[in-house]
Amino acid sequence: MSDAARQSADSRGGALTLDGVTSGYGAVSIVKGVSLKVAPGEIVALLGKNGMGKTTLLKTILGMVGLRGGAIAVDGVSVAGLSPAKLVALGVGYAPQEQPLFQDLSIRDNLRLAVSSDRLLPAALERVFGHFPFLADRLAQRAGTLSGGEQKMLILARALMLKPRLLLIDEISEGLQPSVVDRIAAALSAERAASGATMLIVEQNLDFALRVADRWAVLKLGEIDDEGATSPDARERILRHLSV
Ligand SMILES: Nc1ncnc2c1ncn2[C@@H]1O[C@H](COP(=O)(O)OP(=O)(O)OP(=O)(O)O)[C@@H](O)[C@H]1O
Repeated sequence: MSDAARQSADSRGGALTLDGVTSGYGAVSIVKGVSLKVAPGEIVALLGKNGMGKTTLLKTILGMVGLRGGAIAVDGVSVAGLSPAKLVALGVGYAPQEQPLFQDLSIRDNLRLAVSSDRLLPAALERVFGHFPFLADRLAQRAGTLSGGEQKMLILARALMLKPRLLLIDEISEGLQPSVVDRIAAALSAERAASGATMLIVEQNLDFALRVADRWAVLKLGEIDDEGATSPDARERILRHLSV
């Protein structure tokens, strides 16, 4: 394979395959036999009411919650038991829901933590400034002094620093005003168009999910209750699941 071909193959999205995934905490299983495929370059929204196991499923893919049964593969390679460094090497990125920023560090230092060497920093910063230009003007500002919406954009920017081939995003739109949700939706669509990244996005905001995703799945009590394409009839069908 030529260098150019390899570079283009490397920049394509990774395929995520979940096969009968079961996981949980202590004596309790939370995720119960979930099977789901996300094709290279596809964006799938994982929906569901509070406490149904969406975050637990993402954390299981990342190895932060132990796999109790089933299999998880990225591009056919099992990720069970892989270290965070190996996951990063496979191109897996993560934008977590809970307190993921170092509040006392500057924007620059929060972003710098995403790269293994300062040599990679300028190009990675340029990439994310393309999505969120305000970050370029505020590099010295402490992350903790950013607004809620700006912090969410910084979280996503940090996950995008390494040009992930598979991006897992946990409720990025939570608590945000519509204009910020629009900016984040635009950034995800632009990233996918530019790099072909695959994305699994956990969401409560149905409008955002349907705008960004190609397909959706509803998780109910740890199982996939329904799934489909983001076709015009999807909204009503999903709302029926979320209201009962
Ligand atoms: N570390 C933990 N120890 C024990 N139980 C946990 C732990 N983390 C989550 N749980 C429980 O697992 C269940 C599923 O939680 P999870 O965060 O995966 O749901 P979710 O669908 O992402 O919900 P939300 O939309 O509210 O974020 C909940 O009952 C939660 O209390």
